[in-house]
Amino acid sequence: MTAATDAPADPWPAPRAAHPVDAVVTLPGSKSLTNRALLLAAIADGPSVVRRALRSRDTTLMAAALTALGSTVDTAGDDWTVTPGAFAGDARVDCGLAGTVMRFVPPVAGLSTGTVSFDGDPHMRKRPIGEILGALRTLGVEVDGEALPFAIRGSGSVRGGKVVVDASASSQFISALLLAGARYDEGVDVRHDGKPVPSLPHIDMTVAMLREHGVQVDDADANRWRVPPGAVRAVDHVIEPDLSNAAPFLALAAVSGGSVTVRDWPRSTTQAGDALREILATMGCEVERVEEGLRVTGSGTLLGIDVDLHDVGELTPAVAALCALAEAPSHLRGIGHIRGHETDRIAALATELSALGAEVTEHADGLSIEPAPLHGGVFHTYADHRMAHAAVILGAAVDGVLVENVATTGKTFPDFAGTWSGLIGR
Ligand SMILES: O=C(O)C1=C[C@@H](OP(=O)(O)O)[C@@H](O)[C@H](O)C1
Ligand SMILES: C=C(OP(=O)(O)O)C(=O)O
Repeated sequence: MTAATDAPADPWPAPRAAHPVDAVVTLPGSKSLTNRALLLAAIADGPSVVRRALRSRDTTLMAAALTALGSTVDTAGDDWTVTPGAFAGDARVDCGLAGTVMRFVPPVAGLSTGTVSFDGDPHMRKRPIGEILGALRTLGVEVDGEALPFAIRGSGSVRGGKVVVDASASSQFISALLLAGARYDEGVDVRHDGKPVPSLPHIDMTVAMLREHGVQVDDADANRWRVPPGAVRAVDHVIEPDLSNAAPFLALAAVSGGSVTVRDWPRSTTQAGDALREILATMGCEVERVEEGLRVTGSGTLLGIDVDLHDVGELTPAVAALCALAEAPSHLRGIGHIRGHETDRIAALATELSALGAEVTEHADGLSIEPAPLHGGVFHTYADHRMAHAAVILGAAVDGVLVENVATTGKTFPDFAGTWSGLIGR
């Protein structure tokens, strides 16, 4: 296995699974759970511990942002201790390419007494944020700018109250306002007005975690969420494995005709990645809960799939790679919003899958993929961790796939390339 300190080659020859892969894997923690837990800990009424925190680019950026605001985040071990501190003084926040940092931190930065400046990677400046900045202005926060880079001029408190947002581009707009809302003088009353909100499981995750912190959330009406003002109780969290990052590993069982078990798959979860159970079963895999976790066994045949991924758009790159290897046509629908993810994922997948021989039709809000013989070549990843996941799945099944910038997987998975090679046994 590659040592964690060795940088993988670029482009990286994706290991080919010459035989069925039979493995049990332990995955790092969930990005979405870790970054919510860190943020809630930083605005809570006392210190708390985030156990089995994910250590990756997105989560260390969140820890750095909260530290810059005034919290103390001890990231030394696997369990991270967060001690809230007064949000005071000017600060700079690097969002990298982390949607959770760019969307979740500004609403709490409004509670600071300083000016908090935000910037990030070149592509981050293109990801949608205007709705949150507009909402914050409505709620009484002074904001400079309309997109990254922007600054929040905190006054030490936020009035809060009613606000209408169009969250059709990202569920994170809603989550962001809810996470901070209890700390606003009037709480928040957020209404969505627009095309359907994507990634609803992620809003459910936000609501569930807020309730664990003793925050009341009224989500009884569709497209409306109300959080009254109140304390955020300090609570320790144990972070579940990242089920979205399970996608390439479970896909490996499907493409190699082997069997892969992901350890500690939760019995119940708000993670969107749990939908992989149904998706992979529909594509012909055997999916079963076993004592160690979740086991997926490939049948040697991959069926095509017609599926709406609106709720679980982040699974698209891995699913699209499987579709390119399937024996019948597939249609992936309801995912126009993923054009605003780490890259325009619909365009990127259409380009890169086609470059390897796939028959792909790009739609405004989806992809159609027909069976076609694939060949090797360089798969560009556009600094998108999940494009790299798509590339390695293809590379497991097709000779000569080279993954450009596989290190981009570090956004949510430390040493992904080493773990992947170790599993295939190169
Ligand atoms: O709140 C979260 O943790 C996330 C919400 C989703 O974002 P979108 O609603 O923008 O798709 C998801 O795709 C992203 O990976 C993580
Ligand atoms: C969309 C994603 O990330 P982000 O949290 O940066 O929006 C993702 O991880 O697929």
